Amino acid sequence: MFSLFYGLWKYLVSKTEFHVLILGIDKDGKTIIISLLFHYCILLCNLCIWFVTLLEKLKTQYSNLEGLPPDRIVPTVGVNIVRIETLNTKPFGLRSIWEKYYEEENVVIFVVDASCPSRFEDFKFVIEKLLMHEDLQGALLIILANKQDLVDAVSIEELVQYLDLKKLDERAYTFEVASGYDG
Ligand SMILES: Nc1nc2c(ncn2[C@@H]2O[C@H](COP(=O)(O)OP(=O)(O)OP(=O)(O)O)[C@@H](O)[C@H]2O)c(=O)[nH]1
Ligand SMILES: [Mg+2]
Repeated sequence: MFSLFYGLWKYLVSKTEFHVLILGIDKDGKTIIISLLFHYCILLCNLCIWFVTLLEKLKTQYSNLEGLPPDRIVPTVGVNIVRIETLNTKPFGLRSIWEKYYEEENVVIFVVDASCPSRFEDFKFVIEKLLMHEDLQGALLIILANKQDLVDAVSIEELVQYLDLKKLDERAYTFEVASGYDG
């Protein structure tokens, strides 16, 4: 009987944390993608959370009361909590601080500005280094070819050719297209 209640209690208080790290070189559209993901996560998480979030937003927008920030809206039981952390790493040299965040990641989303082939070499250099990192061996990798709304944006097939990432063969990965502008 004790183990039954203990199991139930554990189920009720358990949290599922899912770590997603979003990386890229500068001006790829990471911040816009994060805000989109945040929007969708909140919507998908749970209708109740969505409703509370909306109320908090309305509270902030239409009254003098400050609404709870979305990461402070805690569900009672059985839902995942979305916590978005952003890290601004402008100069090239600061990319080494990414490593601090590698350990816990389940998914790494690497955002690339698909409209700017002149920067693909830079991107390739960074992603190859990333792929070799031992802490990321188990993580699912998503390469997000962003800015598809621009006429210069290359397709996934072209990006794959440009990058020629041999190391990807042994990895769980997917290429996806995106546009931070049209969502
Ligand atoms: N056309 C277009 N522009 C985009 C898209 N995503 C981002 N941008 C623009 O690209 C610029 C950089 O976007 P951010 O989201 O700030 O990029 P970032 O990767 O966070 O940039 P840093 O923080 O400087 O590394 C901004 O001017 C955005 O408006 C997109 O999908 N399409
Ligand atoms: Mg940014």
